[in-house]
Amino acid sequence: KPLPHIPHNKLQWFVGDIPLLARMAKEKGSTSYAFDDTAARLGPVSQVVVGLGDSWANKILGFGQAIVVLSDSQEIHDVLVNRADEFDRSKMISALFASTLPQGMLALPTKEQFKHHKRYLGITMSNPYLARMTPRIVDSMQELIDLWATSAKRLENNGVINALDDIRLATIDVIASITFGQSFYGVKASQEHLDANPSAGASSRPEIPQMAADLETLLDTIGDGVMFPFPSLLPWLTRTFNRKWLKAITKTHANLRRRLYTAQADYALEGNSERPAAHKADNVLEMILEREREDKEKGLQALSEAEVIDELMTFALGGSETTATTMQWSVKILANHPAVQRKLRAELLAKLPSIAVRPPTYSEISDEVNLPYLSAVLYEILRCSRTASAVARDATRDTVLLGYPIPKGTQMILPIGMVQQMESDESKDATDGLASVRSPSSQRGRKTGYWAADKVLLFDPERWLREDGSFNATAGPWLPFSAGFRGCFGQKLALIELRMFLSMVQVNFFLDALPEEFNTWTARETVTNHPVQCYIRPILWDNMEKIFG
Ligand code: HEM
Repeated sequence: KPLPHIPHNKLQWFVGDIPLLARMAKEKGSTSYAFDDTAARLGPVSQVVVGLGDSWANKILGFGQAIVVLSDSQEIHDVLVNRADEFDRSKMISALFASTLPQGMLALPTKEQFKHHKRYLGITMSNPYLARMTPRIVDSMQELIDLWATSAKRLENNGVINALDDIRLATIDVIASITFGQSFYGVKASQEHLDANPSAGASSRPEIPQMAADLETLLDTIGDGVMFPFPSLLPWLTRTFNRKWLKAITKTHANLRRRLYTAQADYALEGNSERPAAHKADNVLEMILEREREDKEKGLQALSEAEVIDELMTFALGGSETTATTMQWSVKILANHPAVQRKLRAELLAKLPSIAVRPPTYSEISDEVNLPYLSAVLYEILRCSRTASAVARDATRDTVLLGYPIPKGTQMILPIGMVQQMESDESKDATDGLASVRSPSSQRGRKTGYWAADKVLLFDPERWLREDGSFNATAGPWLPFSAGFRGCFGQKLALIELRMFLSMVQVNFFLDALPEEFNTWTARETVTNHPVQCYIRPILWDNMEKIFG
């Protein structure tokens, strides 16, 4: 049974839209396309009915639900930013993360505990803190560049390097370095492996470090739960029956606890007198310990050990896979756009000449005014790569969306990947026509322009540039990090990592076109929507000039 008044597909008895979800999973690698497909046909507010939907039988059996899809970017922004009290983080999302990090931000509803954690950790996304972390990002990126330079020398004619794990390990190294003050040295291990085996091929790598394999198991388990029909049972089912997950979480917890106890012991040994204030701490763990001391002195409540462990886990899981997925898409996309690579490199060398001799600093790399094309390329990669295809919210009370009644408890999907990739000026008249049914806060106006319909599906960084060449961040809908109080906590860190990655890769290498069989676009959606293949053919620019003149 669908929710009354809201457009829906022709439903199949007992299972509703499950066949559509299954077809999209099979054909496109993700059930999330069922929401995009429904929205594209039925308009800005529609619904996907899973199982028994909104029926009384479902209230007894608990098999399925009617999920409302909101696909108008202006209203999505309004729901996320201005109507957060009416639409909270979905219980389904909390259930996905509840077994692995029950007291981490990703799983917590927007109540006092969540706000306390966000205040506690907020310093880690401040400009001074990110500036101090930038050399750590640079170190890991440099290790990746060195690894690819060594591998490139071993490339045979038409040979390729499998970059999937290299990129994943680099992002895990970065996040470990920022969180604990020490990298996992996953990329360095690969370099040592190549150095020790001069006859090994360009893609030859040692076994993935155990910590990285365990993190992957945890992420896969979270991803496998998406669209599970009984989300509230997920944490219990995972803890009781998933042996692989149990092993991975036990080992990861032991590792995090060991790092926590070592940091606590070092901290106690060093004494308190000379300690830096929390905002000057050298890594997230040290910052937490420093905050703890300050809060205890003020008689405020510190985080418990379980809460600290879960937030360290939040950084490790939330901060690595998302960024790695975006980097993987970026090298694939750039290899298919040689002119973009040349223009990006030219901008970097002209506007940041020091980049030829040393990596950029935080203020240099984050300067959107000085580096408009880098910003445009990055925004366009994030627009096209659909790293997070959708976010979910639950209505906390009976309310109205674009004139449609939404009962309390309804789950809503906001397909951010689809709207930023597809909403064009063709829908402008229809969008303008919604003015009278928009919420009072939304009626204050649209925050972005529209994409031109004939180019909306293309990869085209120029769309982000004004006529005078300056960067325009509001040229069209763009929501890869979601928005509002529950939007991505790590957005600033992710953007710095990505800007550094793109710059360092592009200044060092030209990413050559790939043979067809290594240039496929199949994706698989777990927690993020990641490419199944990620190969590269990096050519050092010096060699490029020798080869192509
Ligand atoms: C390209 C990289 C990234 C993308 C595309 C991305 C995207 C997202 C999205 C779409 C959400 C959901 C927000 C919502 O429900 O409205 C989210 C949440 C979150 N992200 Fe990211 N993210 C990225 C990198 C990071 C990094 C580096 C961290 C580092 C700590 C991070 C930490 C988090 C956390 C803690 C949340 C939960 C926030 C909350 O519950 O309020 N993310 N991210």
